[in-house]
Amino acid sequence: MFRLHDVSYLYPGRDTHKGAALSHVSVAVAQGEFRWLLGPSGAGKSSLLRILALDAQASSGMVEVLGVPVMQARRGVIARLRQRIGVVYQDFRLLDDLSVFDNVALPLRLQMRPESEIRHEVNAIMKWVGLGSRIDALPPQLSGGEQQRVAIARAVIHRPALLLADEPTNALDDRQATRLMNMFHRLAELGTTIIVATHNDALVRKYPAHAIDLMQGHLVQEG
Ligand SMILES: Nc1ncnc2c1ncn2[C@@H]1O[C@H](COP(=O)(O)OP(=O)(O)OP(=O)(O)O)[C@@H](O)[C@H]1O
Repeated sequence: MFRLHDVSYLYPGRDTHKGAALSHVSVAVAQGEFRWLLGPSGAGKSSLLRILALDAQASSGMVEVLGVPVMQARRGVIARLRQRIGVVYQDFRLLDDLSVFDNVALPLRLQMRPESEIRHEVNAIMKWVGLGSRIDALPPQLSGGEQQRVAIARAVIHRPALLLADEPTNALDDRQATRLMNMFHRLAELGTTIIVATHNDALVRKYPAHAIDLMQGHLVQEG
C-alpha cells in the first residue's frame, strides 16, 4: 500500500515557469489493489512511479510506501524497502553485460536467497514468460518484446508487495498482454499492490479497474 499527501515534484534544474511534474497530488491505495495510472504524455505518470519506486524524492508533501514514511527514512531503511518493490521501467533497464538469467536473479540475490532456490525460481518464471530457452542470452540479443518480458520477470520474481509498471505492454502482442494482465490480477489477489501506467485504451477498457488519472501534474480524478 501507499499514501501520498499533497505531493509536488519539480525536477532538479527544471524551469519553474514550466510547472511541477507533480502538483499537490494526494492519493492512497490499499494492499492488494490494482490501479491504472492514466493521463496524456507529460502528465506526470513516470514521475509518480519514480517517487513510489524510491528513485526520486518528492519536493514537498508526505509519501508513505508500505507503511514507511519515506521522506524521513534513513538510507538503510530505503534500501530494504526497495527490495519489497518491483519496477517494470518503460526503457526496461536491463543490465546489458549480464545474462538474462543473472538479470532476473538480481532481486533474489539481493535477498541472499540460496543459489539452488534462485535457479529454480528463475527457470520457472522464464518458462512462464516463454523465454525458458534464452536464459543464457545477453539482453541486446533479444527483441524489444523479449526484453520487456525479461524486465517483467525481474520485477515480479521476488513477489514484491508493491509492483509498479510503466507501459508494460507496449512491446507485447495481444496474447502476451492478456497473459500479463492475468498475472497482475493473480498477484493482486495474493496481496501485491499494482500500479500500471499505460496509454493503451483498449487494454484499460478490456480490464476495467480504478484509475489514478493525471493531467499536467494534477490529479484529475481518482476512482
Ligand atoms: N529528467 C527530467 N528533467 C526535467 N523535466 C522532466 C524530466 N523527466 C520528465 N520531465 C517533465 O516532467 C513532466 C512529467 O513527465 P513524466 O515523464 O512524468 O510524464 P508521463 O505522464 O510519464 O509521460 P509519458 O506518457 O510521455 O511517459 C513533463 O513536463 C516532462 O517534460
